[in-house]
Amino acid sequence: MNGRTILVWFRNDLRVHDNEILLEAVKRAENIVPVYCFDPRYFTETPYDTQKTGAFRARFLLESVNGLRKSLQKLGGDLMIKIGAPEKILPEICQQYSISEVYHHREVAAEETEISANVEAALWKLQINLKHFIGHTLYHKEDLPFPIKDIPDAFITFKKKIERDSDVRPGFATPSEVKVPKDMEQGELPSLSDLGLPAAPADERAQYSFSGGEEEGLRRLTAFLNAYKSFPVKGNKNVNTVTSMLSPWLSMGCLSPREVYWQVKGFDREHMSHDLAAAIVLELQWRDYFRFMLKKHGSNTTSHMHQLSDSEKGAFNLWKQGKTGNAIVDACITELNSTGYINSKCRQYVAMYLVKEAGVSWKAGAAYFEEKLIDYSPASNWGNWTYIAGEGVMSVNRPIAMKADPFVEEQYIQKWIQKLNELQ
Ligand SMILES: Cc1cc2nc3c(=O)[nH]c(=O)nc-3n(C[C@H](O)[C@H](O)[C@H](O)COP(=O)(O)OP(=O)(O)OC[C@H]3O[C@@H](n4cnc5c(N)ncnc54)[C@H](O)[C@@H]3O)c2cc1C
Repeated sequence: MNGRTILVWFRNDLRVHDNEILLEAVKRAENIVPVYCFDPRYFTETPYDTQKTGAFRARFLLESVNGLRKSLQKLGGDLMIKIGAPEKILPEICQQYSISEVYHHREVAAEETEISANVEAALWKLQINLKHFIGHTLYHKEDLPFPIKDIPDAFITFKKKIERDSDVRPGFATPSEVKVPKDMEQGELPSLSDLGLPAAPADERAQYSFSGGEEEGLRRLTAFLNAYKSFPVKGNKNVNTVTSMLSPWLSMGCLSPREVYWQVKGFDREHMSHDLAAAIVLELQWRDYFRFMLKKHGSNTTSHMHQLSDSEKGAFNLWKQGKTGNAIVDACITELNSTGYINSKCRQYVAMYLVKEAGVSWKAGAAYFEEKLIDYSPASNWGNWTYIAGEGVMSVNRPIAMKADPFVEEQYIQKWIQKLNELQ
């Protein structure tokens, strides 16, 4: 063998399936050093007095990193876990293990790209190359029928063109073996309190209990597909309300969008239908679209701080506590605060209320979602918020699914706030 050691820097790609950086490193090096860094900058406060990462997402992240470690251990390897800034830590590891190259997946949002630029500069001083791969989207950037700068701003045009002229690539194989240096330091998984966060207990009212990690994500995908075996989707108008609840695993990269795509396509082939795949693929295309739009237009619209006025601060505080007096908004926020998750319709309700009724900048709402949502991802969060606010280059004609069934809504309100109010 060539005696090379490659460092694989995991970020939001916490899986061994369909992971090009891992497979390529295993092919090209004798040993690899897989590393995950808990970067303290992600555990600080934002200018909107919110946390960058709240306890629910942090718990999901800890489970996902632990899951990755287990997946690598099953292949004979391991994961090195560190706490600190990657631009400081990665060069140290490179020197310690005589690393020849570092592989990572390119990110798109400002903070993430700034960190990788810093890592690249620090490695450059050691004459070590940071090799960039593309691996977060369903459609590979290079397969798009247009350069990023010419991507249509209207989603429908984007969708039509990619469906006509691009294909989704097959996923990458999982390596059969992962070899790490014999003396590789493991590092301990931190606890929530090490990250300065309180416990994140499960709420018995939650519609689903999310646990992080690749195995859990794949299990959820299988369970979702199995549920549709006994619920024929062909011609069923309820297919419009299909919701896989896969977003937390997709956001942290425990699941690859291609894996979801090929499994859903396979399901539809087997069950002679195309409806389930159409419903899920549409949403995965929205996910891609928001990411490509962020790449095209940069973070300018999203990154400028908005100074909240006193009245905005007051309204924002009531909204965050679920005390606006609007029952459905308060119920949704209570669910969000208690579980770290609300469905798409609830997100639309609370976002519309904050921006249109309470007159608060969408940026404060987006910052709160960043703290609370276990599936937070910058492009999807900011893309959806700017759409709702009707602001910025990413405002698009997405039909909002706001129609509610009054009975279902009443039950939901009962579940999340009525009982609480009665108790109080
Ligand atoms: C204000 C606001 C903020 C949001 N912030 C986020 C966020 O930070 N992270 C996030 O993943 N989603 C975000 N969404 C989008 C959406 O609400 C969630 O992706 C969705 O609720 C996930 O449910 P699901 O997994 O059942 O989706 P499904 O309907 O089963 O769709 C499959 C996958 O497609 C993606 N997807 C679905 N809807 C959207 C959408 N509107 N935009 C982008 N991707 C989508 C998700 O990865 C999802 O898991 C936000 C929506 C709103 C209105």
